[in-house]
Amino acid sequence: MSYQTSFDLAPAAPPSLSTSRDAVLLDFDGTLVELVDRPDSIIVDPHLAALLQALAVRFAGRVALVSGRSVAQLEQFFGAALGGIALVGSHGAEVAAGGHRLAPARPPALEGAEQAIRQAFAGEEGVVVEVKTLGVAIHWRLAPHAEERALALAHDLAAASGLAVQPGKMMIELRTGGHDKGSGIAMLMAQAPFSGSVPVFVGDDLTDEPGFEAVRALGGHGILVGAERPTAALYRLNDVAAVRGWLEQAA
Ligand SMILES: O=P(O)(O)OC[C@H]1O[C@H](O[C@H]2O[C@H](CO)[C@@H](O)[C@H](O)[C@H]2O)[C@H](O)[C@@H](O)[C@@H]1O
Repeated sequence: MSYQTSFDLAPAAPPSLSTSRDAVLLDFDGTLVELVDRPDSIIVDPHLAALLQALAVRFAGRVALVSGRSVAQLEQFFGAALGGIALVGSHGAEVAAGGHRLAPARPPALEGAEQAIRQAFAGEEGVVVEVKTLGVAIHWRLAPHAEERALALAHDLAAASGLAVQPGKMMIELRTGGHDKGSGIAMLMAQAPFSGSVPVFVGDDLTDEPGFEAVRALGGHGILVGAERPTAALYRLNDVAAVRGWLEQAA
């Protein structure tokens, strides 16, 4: 992929957001909230909820979460705090914005994949199976020794089922194919109130790279969260605290 070159490191701090020009697109895990041991242990603190609400007002509704989580998971974590925030979920497959909802059907192959994963890791402490609307993920953050087997199993199941493989941080997911965060962002940016604005996307993970490429193609830029690495993002922030501080300047 084009971003995987040693010339594309993203060292610079990002410029300030423009409330009249920009759309603010935000990844969730590792960008707005710290990574934790279990996927269901995330807590959306009141400061984050208030920050997003303030941004939604300041940017006249041009604020979105763009996540590998499903829309249902995001709604569960945030509750009422998502009012006025658009959602791109399931790595770009789902879009919930302006009262419209794109929600593809769950492929039956995911049931078989989940069963095979549960069987393979039955009784193994620390391996977490996350069942999502359009995917099923194996997490080994609490069981690092399981990484190799999890990767091999996911690739075998993908080859047998036609599901796509999505690598992540200490996890791998089997998911629906034919979409990514870039295609989800392109769909979102085609509709009001996002169309005509300049997309700025902040994210930390491999699933965010197609999003960084998409915003570049749309005249905007990406901001990588974390240590320097080859990326399609033009700028970088160190961690979740730096992201929140930078967003607060615009809220
Ligand atoms: O696109 P995102 O919003 O960043 O979601 C990417 C994946 O995030 C979650 O996994 C990651 O966060 C977990 C909780 O901190 C952590 O335990 C795990 O190791 C990380 O990979 C989520 O569970 C996945 O479904 C998302 O696809």
